[in-house]
Amino acid sequence: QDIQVQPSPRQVNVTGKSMTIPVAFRLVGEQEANPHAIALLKQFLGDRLGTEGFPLFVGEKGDRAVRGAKRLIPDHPEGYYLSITDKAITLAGNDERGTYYAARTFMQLFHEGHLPFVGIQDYPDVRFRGVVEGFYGTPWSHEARLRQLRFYGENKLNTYIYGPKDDPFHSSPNWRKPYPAKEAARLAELVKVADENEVDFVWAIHPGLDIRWETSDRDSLMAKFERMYDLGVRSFAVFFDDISGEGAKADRQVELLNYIDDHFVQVKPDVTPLIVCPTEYNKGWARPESGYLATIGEKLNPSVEVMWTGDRVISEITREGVEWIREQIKRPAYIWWNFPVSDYVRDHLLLGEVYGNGKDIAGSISGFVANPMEWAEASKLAIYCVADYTWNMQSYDRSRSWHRAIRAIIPENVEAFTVFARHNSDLGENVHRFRREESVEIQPVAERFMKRYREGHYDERDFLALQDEFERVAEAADLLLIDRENEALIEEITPWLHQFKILGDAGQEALAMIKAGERGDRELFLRKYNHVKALRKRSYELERQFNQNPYQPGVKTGTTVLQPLVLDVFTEATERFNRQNGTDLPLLADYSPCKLTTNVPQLEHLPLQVYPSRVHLTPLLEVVKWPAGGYLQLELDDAYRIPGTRLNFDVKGDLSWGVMEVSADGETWQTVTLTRDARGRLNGKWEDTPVKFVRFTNTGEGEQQVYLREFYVVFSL
Ligand SMILES: CC(=O)N[C@@H]1[C@@H](O)[C@H](O)C(CO)=C[C@H]1N
Repeated sequence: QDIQVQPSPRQVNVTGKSMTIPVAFRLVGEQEANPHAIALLKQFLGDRLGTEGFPLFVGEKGDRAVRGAKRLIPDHPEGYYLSITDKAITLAGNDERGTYYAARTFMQLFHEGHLPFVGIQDYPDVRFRGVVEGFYGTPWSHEARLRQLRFYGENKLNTYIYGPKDDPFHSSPNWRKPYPAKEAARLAELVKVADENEVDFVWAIHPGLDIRWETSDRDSLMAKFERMYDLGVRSFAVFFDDISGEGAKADRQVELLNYIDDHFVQVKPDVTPLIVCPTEYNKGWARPESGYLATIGEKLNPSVEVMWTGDRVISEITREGVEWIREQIKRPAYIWWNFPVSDYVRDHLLLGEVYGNGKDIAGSISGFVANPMEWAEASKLAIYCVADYTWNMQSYDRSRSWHRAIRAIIPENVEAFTVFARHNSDLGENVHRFRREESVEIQPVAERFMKRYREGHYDERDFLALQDEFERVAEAADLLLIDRENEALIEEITPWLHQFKILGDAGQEALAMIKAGERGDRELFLRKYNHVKALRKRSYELERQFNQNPYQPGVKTGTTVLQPLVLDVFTEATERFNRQNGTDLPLLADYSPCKLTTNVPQLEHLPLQVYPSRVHLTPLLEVVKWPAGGYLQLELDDAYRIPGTRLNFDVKGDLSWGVMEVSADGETWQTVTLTRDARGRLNGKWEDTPVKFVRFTNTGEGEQQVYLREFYVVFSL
């Protein structure tokens, strides 16, 4: 049978034969082999283990138990040789982690009471593989992290970087302070569980927001690392991302990093290479004239790993891109891949396939860690695929990996979760313009159907296919809502499941409007029409109830194909009904009374959060470089008074370089007086005359670096 091992092994020789699983196994090599591998095998084999029984040889290259296999063990870090014959089983690692991985593979070969006779030689493409918990938003819970570490052990991921932006002891203001006892104990437990699963627990610090380049802060950072070392941490990182001002200076950063390397990492016997996330962490921000990357390349100790998110903040990783950065930093880059992170599209779940990264980059990078969603269990889909991709790039198959991931995560509801994940994978419009495929199978049917429906002659088979899909959507939502097998996952996605159920129902009812209209059954049409409007209203209410946050509040599902299809069908069917019956049934309100125009590059595609009397700009997580003369302008759909407007750039200095103005015609402008409140936010209003335009301009001489924390306008007739 075809050997199903995750991640896909490099070299597998099967004889086609197998044996029934021995009733007893005799472990040979226990004294010398990696104790975590032994513990894993003991736990897995349980009472099958005894002093008699089928021989199971376990050990690292050079251990007596596996000396016969010496030549067969791949000479690569974390490599292993595994063989099962009718005489014996051998699990031989090139190093301790390799033995552990051999045990993990062995456990996956048990299949329906049989063990296949097989010879496997395997090792990973990428040295450091795993996850960086590096997102903005609610950090993962302790339990979620424990589950993650065990998941990494199962999937041969060897790195977890702890760096949640909103942990005040990782970043400001408390990066200098030790963790309180309770958090410290939890971190110590995470380190222990990470060890058991052969995962390096990397503790990251994010000091750049307020670091002072003096020995006092250097000593504070060293002291904090010592405290983390006492908790068991043996891997460390320093993040300088998303900062501006003093903290962003390359030569200062390099001086500090080399000091840490020389006086901490290199002097302690068991600490892995230091990792840094630079301030210029993507090509879109790299400015050769700044000399930032050149400084890193030339002056940073070669033993320090340098992270990189690719050509842009959120981007696919290409061979060309990693070769470019390798030139700049004079070492292979350690990739920080910003997927499936969703902290800039918080109302979406990103459950789609992992694709778009080159399969030819293994030789040019030293590491590849994925930045996940704040939804830990839901992130496992992508993490599973990243494990497959980084272990064996050439054989990576995006669809096969994705389907296996679903089977691994929710084996009792594979079909339902597959339907759900298919329609919850794109991000929608977002400031980074990063998009993913969604509803791929049904999209051509939906497009063809709408086109022909509008032309007056759709194909009944398309109609039935769409109806079937919406039924599956509704069924999947209900099946998953009562799933008890992976409760942590269902708890995370429940708001989206409710939204998904509404979508399934609304799709079926909108299609039913078409049939009722064709049959001239006014009463039935009106029933279906009212039902869809009621479902729409329930959807809005759900948006206001769940997942409230200051960035992208609410719960979006099927936004790229299915939601637009429901709206299109409803609109077309209602317009026909109105024409045939001389009625004036209203359509669904789906307007956007506001338009953003700007010449600030980073704000060009900023989505707006539009409410009946307010419009919010989506806050940006990154530093915004606001050039002199840069402006941001909102154009309302009508002339309104402005009872309130607020902006918060989170800058320490005053805002004398900026001015806020309003206009009725876009020609003549009046300045709005802004007053700073206790929290540094600038508030204004304009109630004298109705206006259509509101804009903010950098009228100063130079570029300003700000955070777009908040910018909204309240308007009223
Ligand atoms: C290096 C890096 O990607 N830093 C941050 C990251 O923390 C954040 O999650 C995201 C994703 O929104 C992007 C960056 N601003």
